[in-house]
Amino acid sequence: MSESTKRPRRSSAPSKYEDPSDSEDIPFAPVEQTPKKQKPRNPNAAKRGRKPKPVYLGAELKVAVDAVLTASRLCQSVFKTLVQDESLAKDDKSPVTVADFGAQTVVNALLLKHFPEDPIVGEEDSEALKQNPVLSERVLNLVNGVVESPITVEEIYRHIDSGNYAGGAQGRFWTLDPIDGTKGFLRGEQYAVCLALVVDGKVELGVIGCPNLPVDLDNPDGERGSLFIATRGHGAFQRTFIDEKLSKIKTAKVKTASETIFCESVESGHSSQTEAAEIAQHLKIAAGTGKRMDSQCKYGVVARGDAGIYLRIPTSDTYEEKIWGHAAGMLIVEEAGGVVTDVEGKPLDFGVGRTLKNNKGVVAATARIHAEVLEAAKKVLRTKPVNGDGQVNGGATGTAAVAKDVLEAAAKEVADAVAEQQQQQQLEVAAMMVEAAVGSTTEETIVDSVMAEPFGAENGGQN
Ligand SMILES: Nc1ncnc2c1ncn2[C@@H]1O[C@H](COP(=O)(O)O)[C@@H](OP(=O)(O)O)[C@H]1O
Ligand SMILES: [Mg+2]
Repeated sequence: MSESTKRPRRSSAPSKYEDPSDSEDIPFAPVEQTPKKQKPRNPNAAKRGRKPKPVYLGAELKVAVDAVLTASRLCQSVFKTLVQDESLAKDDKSPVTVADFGAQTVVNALLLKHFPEDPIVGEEDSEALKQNPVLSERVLNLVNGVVESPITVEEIYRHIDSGNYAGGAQGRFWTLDPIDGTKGFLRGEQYAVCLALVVDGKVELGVIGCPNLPVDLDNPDGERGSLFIATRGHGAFQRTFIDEKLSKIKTAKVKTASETIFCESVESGHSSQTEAAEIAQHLKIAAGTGKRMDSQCKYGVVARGDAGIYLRIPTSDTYEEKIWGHAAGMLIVEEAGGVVTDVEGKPLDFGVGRTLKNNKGVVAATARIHAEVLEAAKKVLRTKPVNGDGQVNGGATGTAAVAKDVLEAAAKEVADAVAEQQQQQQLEVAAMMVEAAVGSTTEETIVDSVMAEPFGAENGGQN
């Protein structure tokens, strides 16, 4: 890529693994830009045998892209055959599926192979999986379907648990969300495989694979599978899952927030939709134009200008965002010309451990309108001071707003649980009927046959 002089150069901590010969085959250059006038090349330069400049973090980039694409494809294949009971509930009640475990295994295995000294801060651990031999076997088959040489179930646990690094401000480490937006994945909607490299507390490289995100949002029925890539100081790019050609991306060209739309979480328990609507109203953004979308796909759509703003408004004073949920996305938006802070205007701090404990929520926007958006967010949230019960925004309107979000989230959880229970009852009845008719059968056989088709396909489904 062109070595722009305006952008900051590489971080002070150089890559130990940078290998120009390795990285030369990465076509990391904007290929769809309008060609700029260039000085005629000195024909003698090639004769003098000048080597092309090495791509910044070229070796890391190559491995990261490969890892994210492999994991994304594994998730796609799981979705097509996911059967009931292939997800578990974590301690915080959030779901984790065989695809989360499989994706973390393949990414960590690739990172350990190429960069054995780099620690990893990954979302999942193997504790719950170890208690479930059936799911372990499924993850084993999935992983062995995509890796070069077969591995054992013990190695799977070891690879998953290599993501247990504590993070911090010194040295370099990777951070991985094997599936960001697991709820979106289960619904057949948006989710993302997100990988970033952090050096001395700063994000230097980010790659996000969004298997269900249309390459062009204006053509929602067109090709799906968008990959976003950025390295610090070298711009942000998009490519498809199939075509390696990179297109440089830029945030929306808008002068005021009223000219654009915002995006937010589908889950009202993850971000206050009520307060985001109030902020949008302050900004004179047309009501009802907000895009709800799971995962760091939101950073991708802001980076490529489909939306001008991403709002993540805390619903609780105690929740700490995870570094793997924002590192790659933040860099991609910044490199595309955006600004990312928390709701108080502080930069996101990736050097304090596994969580963003110094930050609250996220405000990401095109650079030109970020200050305006932040001002509106502060105005709305200032009227809702923090109270002592762990909930933010406990002012007169704030209590009602947050209570509404929390109630909505709780109602959704109950509806999901009821649907799951109904399905289980139907399966039991079906099993009894089949047993009566043909002698004997097992519930699993019914589950397998019922769930062989991708559920959620009516929602847009998977490629
Ligand atoms: N109370 C809460 N507030 C904010 N984020 C939350 C949350 N509970 C869970 N999350 C995070 O929200 C992520 C999904 O974000 P989004 O709503 O934008 O799709 C989850 O990632 P996982 O799906 O990796 O668990 C999880 O990390
Ligand atoms: Mg996740």
